[in-house]
Amino acid sequence: MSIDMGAIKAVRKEADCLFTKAEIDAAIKKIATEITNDLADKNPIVFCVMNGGLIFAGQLLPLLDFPLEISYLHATRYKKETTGGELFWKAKPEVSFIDRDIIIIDDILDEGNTLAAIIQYCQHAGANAVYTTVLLDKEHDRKAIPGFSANYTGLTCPDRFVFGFGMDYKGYWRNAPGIFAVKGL
Ligand SMILES: O=P(O)(O)OC[C@H]1O[C@H](OP(=O)(O)OP(=O)(O)O)[C@H](O)[C@@H]1O
Ligand SMILES: Nc1nc2[nH]cnc2c(=O)[nH]1
Repeated sequence: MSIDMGAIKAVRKEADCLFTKAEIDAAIKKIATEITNDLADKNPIVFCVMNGGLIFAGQLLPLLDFPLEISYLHATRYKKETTGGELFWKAKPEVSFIDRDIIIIDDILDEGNTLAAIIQYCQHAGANAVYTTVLLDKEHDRKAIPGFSANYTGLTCPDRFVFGFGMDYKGYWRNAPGIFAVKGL
């Protein structure tokens, strides 16, 4: 399938900026302070949820100046679409969870199916405790579990399809230096 790069560029040009890089940086600093206050003595394993969590994790982790281990997992529900489907594990974690405290880093909590499934996976694998942090929580009443939220949330956004700072539009614009909403979505 050929990609219409003109359309991809137009999406970036026409998008509404919801959060600037400065606003995102401030939100990440706040999360880092909260996590440090709460979890610095827990010797956690910190998992980046690929691909979306990559940029947030890359900015958050150097602000967590305490002993921790880093790993990743890859679960996807959206592939290159703008609506979610079945959760598909592209890479399950290979480290032992037994009696460990786990921190999951992801970019966005939308309906919450992805994060809920990851938490359940960690608990079944023997984790002592599972903590979650997301850069963005989308406001709507379609959460998989009513009232579900991450332990540490950076920003909340309206019910629109967003990209940038790790989040993609059809596989593109994860690198966009802010959080943007697609025009009309
Ligand atoms: O709360 P939910 O409705 O479950 O959606 C949130 C998930 O959707 C995105 O992942 P996606 O499946 O697009 O994979 P990606 O990280 O590779 O973009 C995002 O990174 C979250 O993991
Ligand atoms: N890129 C992106 N991924 C998502 N996954 C769930 N919601 C979204 C969204 O609004 N944007």
